[in-house]
Amino acid sequence: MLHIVADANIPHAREAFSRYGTVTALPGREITPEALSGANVLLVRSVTPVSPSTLVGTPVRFVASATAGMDHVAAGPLAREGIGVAHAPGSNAASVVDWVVAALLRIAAEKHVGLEGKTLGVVGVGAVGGRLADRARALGVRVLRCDPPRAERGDPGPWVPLATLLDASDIVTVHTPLAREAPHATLHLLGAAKLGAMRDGAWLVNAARGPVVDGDALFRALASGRLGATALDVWEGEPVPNTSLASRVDIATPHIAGYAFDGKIRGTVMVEAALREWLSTQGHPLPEPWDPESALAPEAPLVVDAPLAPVDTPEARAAWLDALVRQAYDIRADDRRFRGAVVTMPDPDRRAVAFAELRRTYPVRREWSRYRVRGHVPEPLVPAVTRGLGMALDTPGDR
Ligand SMILES: NC(=O)c1ccc[n+]([C@@H]2O[C@H](COP(=O)([O-])OP(=O)(O)OC[C@H]3O[C@@H](n4cnc5c(N)ncnc54)[C@H](O)[C@@H]3O)[C@@H](O)[C@H]2O)c1
Ligand SMILES: O=C(O)[C@H](O)[C@H](O)COP(=O)(O)O
Repeated sequence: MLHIVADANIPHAREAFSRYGTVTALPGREITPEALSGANVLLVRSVTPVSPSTLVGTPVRFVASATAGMDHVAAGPLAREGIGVAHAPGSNAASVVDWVVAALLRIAAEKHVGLEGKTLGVVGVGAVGGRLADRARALGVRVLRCDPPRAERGDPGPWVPLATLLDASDIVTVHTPLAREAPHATLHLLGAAKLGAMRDGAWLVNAARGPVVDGDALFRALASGRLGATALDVWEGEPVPNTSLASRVDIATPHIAGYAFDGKIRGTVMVEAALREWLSTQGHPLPEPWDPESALAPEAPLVVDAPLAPVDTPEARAAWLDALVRQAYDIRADDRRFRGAVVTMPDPDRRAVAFAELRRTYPVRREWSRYRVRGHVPEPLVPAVTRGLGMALDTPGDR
């Protein structure tokens, strides 16, 4: 009989995994070596560091993280100890792209500017960055892509060096893993010099990992007024973000870019699939897999209404798209909750609790690809709505 310890923030973990053994759900930061004394399987999220030393003296033989990022799991050393390791690559990529597009449209609408014709520099072109590049092009944005590991592998370009991207981009967005070691270290990838190499007035987005951008250097760049706008979902020192930095950024959220419900459920499904694969190598009998459909079915059809507003200028079109997406996801509401509960909290311990609580109680948000747009979408905006936002249009018969 397996004993599975799972982060309580893995949705539907009990339903998905109790068919394989007993499940103990714990808050991620309470998964200590003592809590693992009887566990063979460990299912975590990003807040639980796992290495061979964490597992010394425990019977854990399989570790999976229901996340895209793996900087908290020492995958190589664990595998060398014969421990199965897995994660959920790409599970929440669509959710992060929705967050980035929501941030860009909100900033554009608040500044009364358009996005069309701007140059977006994407640093790290994997599951998130690749999708974002495609969707941004459909919004009329020019895209530059920087990904040295992919360029070195010979993946089809065009690729640009980071220096070129920083020099030529109106908006820079970071989607690399956090890697502390060469050959492609990303710790403080954007430090003072790189931030200084960005265009005056350029916008910066980080929904990857906090330490990929040097927070102190970013604070100084913002204080000097050099950058035009900043949107941050991730923070150095989580769960205790720097409040001085957070007060200066335009959009600030508590590491929830990947938290669309669909992406989190995909994480559960991918981890279950990995567990089944590992169990099959152990000759363990396999029950029927969990069916996520009933969890995923929305309570009511997911519909947004096409705004009745002019679309004759780039800024009007950005405002129109912003008014549309806010019906599905209001990024300002996440920003307000973060500022109200976390940024105003002077005591670091209570700030950490508030940060974790916002994440634990995150409201259900659905990926935009689940939405249908009701009403008339002006012809020039059809590619932006269908491919840029990923929403479906009403068929003419529905109108
Ligand atoms: N905020 C969130 O909720 C959230 C959600 C998902 C992922 N993430 C973070 O975003 C990261 C990216 O996610 P993903 O799913 O696209 O991962 P991915 O592995 O599919 O893509 C990462 C890409 O970055 C590239 N890369 C690595 N080092 C680089 C460097 N030095 N310069 C430029 N490119 C480099 C890789 O070659 C790869 O193509 C994850 O590792 C995770 O840390 C955050
Ligand atoms: O790497 C990821 O997948 C994301 O950063 C993920 O959304 C983090 O969420 P957490 O594991 O902290 O709940």
